[in-house]
Amino acid sequence: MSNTIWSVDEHLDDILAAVRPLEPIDLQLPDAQGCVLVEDVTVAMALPPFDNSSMDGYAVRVADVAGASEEFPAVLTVIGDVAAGSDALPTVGPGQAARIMTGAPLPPGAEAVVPVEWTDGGAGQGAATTMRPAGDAPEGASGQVRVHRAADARAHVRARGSDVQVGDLALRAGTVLGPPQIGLLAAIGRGTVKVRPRPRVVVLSTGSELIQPGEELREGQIYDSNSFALAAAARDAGAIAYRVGAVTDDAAVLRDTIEDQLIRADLLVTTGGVSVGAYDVVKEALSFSGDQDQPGSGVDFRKLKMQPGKPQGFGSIGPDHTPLLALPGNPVSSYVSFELFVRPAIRTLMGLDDVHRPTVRAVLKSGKALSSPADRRQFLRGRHDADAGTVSPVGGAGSHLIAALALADCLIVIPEETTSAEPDSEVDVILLG
Ligand SMILES: Nc1nc2c(c(=O)[nH]1)N[C@H]1C(S)=C(S)[C@@H](COP(=O)(O)OP(=O)(O)OC[C@H]3O[C@@H](n4cnc5c(N)ncnc54)[C@H](O)[C@@H]3O)O[C@H]1N2
Ligand code: MOO
Repeated sequence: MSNTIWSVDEHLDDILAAVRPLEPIDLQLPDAQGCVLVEDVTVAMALPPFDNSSMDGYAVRVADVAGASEEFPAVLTVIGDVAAGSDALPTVGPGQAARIMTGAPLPPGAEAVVPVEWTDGGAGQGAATTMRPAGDAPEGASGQVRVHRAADARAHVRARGSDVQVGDLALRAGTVLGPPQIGLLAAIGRGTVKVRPRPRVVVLSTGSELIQPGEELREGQIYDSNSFALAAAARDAGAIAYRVGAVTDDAAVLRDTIEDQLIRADLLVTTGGVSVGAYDVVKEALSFSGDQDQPGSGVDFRKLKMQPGKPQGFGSIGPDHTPLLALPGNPVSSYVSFELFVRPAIRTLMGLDDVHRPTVRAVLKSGKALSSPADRRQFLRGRHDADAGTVSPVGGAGSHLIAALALADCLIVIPEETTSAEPDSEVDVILLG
């Protein structure tokens, strides 16, 4: 690690300059959720594909129901049922009606649909409120129906192409596929789409003191929480996350483990082992991992003007130059580092435009001034009140305070030049969503 101290922005710029969006692939629709579309999708079929009824009722000819009223109903002969999905359609002639269901194709000859509530439903009594089920009352598909109201041409008919027409642009390249977009693709019959895939992110924690939750702790041991938090954060950012449980503080074991993981990684994230201790093996294992013939490969370890999160590593590893971010081990440091550096990297790999968390200004509500180290950008945990436009600190600045982090919904940013943030002053707040 050199003695140069880098700014948060320089480090982030270096990361984002090195990370490229993943190559697009064809994915099945359910797997494409949250991904960025890389093709313009044009519509190969009209929606709706055919004229169809928007109501359960009777398909009629306009002239047959002209002037109809409850007192003087139009009496029509029911020639059959048209259910959604029907393909053999009866032709509706003068004086005839076909019973029709919502979504069913408008049969030839018919010009409008009258809802069942405008008729006697074929029962010969007053206005119907519902159709009788075809199974219980098959006679409903025949006999007579009394229509109590007139209908204009095309009433309750959803026209072919009234949603989209053949050749229309359904979705533009660059669209992020959320549920409605997935729905549209399915509606126009697309089973697969070309998108940038979710990055596969392997999260490794390091430290001989770490035990998996659920197991028994011995003296001096703690539970590995970082790999769980970071894998969850990676998933939350849009990645497919693989969590590798704690690797012991042995540089050779760590190198082997990382090399084994390369096969399934678009991005590697380690936590712990990056400071100046005698057992800080990530640095030891990765500092000299660059291929001499490959410019830009290898992992660079730096100190940043940042608290928490001062020691950081970034570079690439393996034959495919897989990007690797080495985060510090303190739980809050690793999480804050993830938010600032790994999340934007994941979102860049996904090809998203918007890679950063939203930042807002808020008035600091605190019983006392908050002290912050000189020449460090400090990220304190806070709770943001959007209605009041205020933010309050949660817990102290210590990078081991996991419980306070779990209560926070934002990070309060105290700039490098500020050593004391006064109550009621305005601060930047990163919303964690
Ligand atoms: N002499 C110095 N000591 C330290 C410096 C320094 O500049 N000079 N920097 C401090 C800062 S700042 C940080 S941050 C930490 C970073 O240390 P490492 O990245 O080497 O992390 P470790 O030493 O492995 O662990 C630190 C701390 O976090 C706990 N930890 C680690 N991994 C996990 C995990 N997966 N789950 C839960 N907790 C974890 C670990 O037990 C330690 O308590 O270095 C400072 N020291
Ligand atoms: O700068 Mo280290 O990340 O607290 O605590």
